[in-house]
Amino acid sequence: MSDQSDTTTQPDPDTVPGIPDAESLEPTKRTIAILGANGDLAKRLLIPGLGEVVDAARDISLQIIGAARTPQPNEEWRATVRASLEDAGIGARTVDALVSTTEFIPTDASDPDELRALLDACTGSPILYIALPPSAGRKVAEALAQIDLPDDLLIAIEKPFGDDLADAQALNAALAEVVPEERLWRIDHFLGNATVLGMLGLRFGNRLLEAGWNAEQIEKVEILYDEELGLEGRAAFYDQTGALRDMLQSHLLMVLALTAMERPDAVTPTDVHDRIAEVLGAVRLWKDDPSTARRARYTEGRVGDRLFPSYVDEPDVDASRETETLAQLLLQVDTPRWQGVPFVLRSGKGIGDPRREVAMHFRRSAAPTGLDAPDGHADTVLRMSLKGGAVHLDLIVTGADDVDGLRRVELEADPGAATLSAYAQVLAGLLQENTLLSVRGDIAEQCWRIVTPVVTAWAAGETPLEEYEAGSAGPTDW
Ligand SMILES: O=P(O)(O)OC[C@H]1O[C@@H](O)[C@H](O)[C@@H](O)[C@@H]1O
Repeated sequence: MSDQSDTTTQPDPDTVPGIPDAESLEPTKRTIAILGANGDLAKRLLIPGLGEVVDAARDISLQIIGAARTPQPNEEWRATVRASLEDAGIGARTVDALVSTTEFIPTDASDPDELRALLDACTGSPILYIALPPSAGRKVAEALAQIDLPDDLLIAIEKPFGDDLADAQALNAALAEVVPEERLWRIDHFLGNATVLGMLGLRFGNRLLEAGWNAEQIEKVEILYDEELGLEGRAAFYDQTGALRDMLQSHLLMVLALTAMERPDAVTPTDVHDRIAEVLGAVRLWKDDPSTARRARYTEGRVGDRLFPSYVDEPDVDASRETETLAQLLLQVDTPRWQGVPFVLRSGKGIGDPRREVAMHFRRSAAPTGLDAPDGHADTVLRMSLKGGAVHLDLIVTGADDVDGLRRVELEADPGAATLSAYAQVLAGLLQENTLLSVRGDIAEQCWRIVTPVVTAWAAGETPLEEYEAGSAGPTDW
């Protein structure tokens, strides 16, 4: 539990969440070479995210190089970069600057000589951005280990970090041969989510909340990220990944870490990562029982005005793989702060009216008889939206005209929209060489350790794969 008497070491609410301020980015000349540049991620998230950072920083000088095995004419690549930036609403000046300097270099990412040539083509301080499937990351690292690398090289790698715990350990070991940890960014864009970052300020900037942030006051914690989106043409990635690996093993465990960790002395990468590693090290399945984890996939249904086919009828899906589109974990956090408190993590695709929030359910107060809460739930719920960042506090009050009748009212605090998207926030950290928003290697391994018993049980068919209609709220009896 934190030492509340020591106000000198409290994080300064003005600097929390401690993210790199885009305005203050040093005007370093950098080149980011993207391996896997022909993928959906580069076009949809990475290039727009870089555009956002450059747009906001103005003084940053960035060159983007696209790289992939299949050759692509420069003109075609430039048109792709332009469309990707313009679709994201990036300012014309930034679009022109980035398009005028970008080029495409065909590269076999497992060939040391071709990687050498790619790095030689970088006109600025090089960043090698690995946006490839997990199995390819290790091959890149092994190829890089065979060549002399520039001292100022930074490496970024997209999640999932490996396919399982052993693979993540092997990937980390291979990357450690190439660059030290402080020059390596494991990208998880949920760390750039305003709510996740804002957790430090909300928790530790309010004594009221800090005092109640424990098992004595909290009955249950829910971390939910349901989406209306379905497969969206991503079968090649998603059908081999599923909701557990895609969303819970990575993103939602990071949200849990920020929610449950102890107070860092300062908002520095080392302090924050140490607290994250410590709390994740204490996370286990509820009663160590893999059957507390549940899985399901959607069947045909209507989400808003879109008609979804059953997941198994989506293009390129292999029905025999039993890929789940919704996963739920029930976890315990074995620290003195959280003894006995269940943490529910859940994410599903094709959900109607989706909930995306962290909900802290406070224990019921012992209201005098006759002052019962209006429903069977805990008296007070603090809900932190993971889309938009608003915080809601559901309070129980006495009705104005009815002094013994209780009712629920909602207080809302909305910090307003962040300038940078979550993805861009993480990329800003990379361009500024601040690892605060990177997933440290030991943390990535902890995340795999936590889900491994579930992965094993599901692979052995020990947990039924249930079904829910697309557009519904998902299974309701869990
Ligand atoms: O809502 P956001 O910020 O796009 O994040 C959710 C996405 O996060 C990605 O990492 C997952 O691969 C997607 O499946 C998911 O839809």
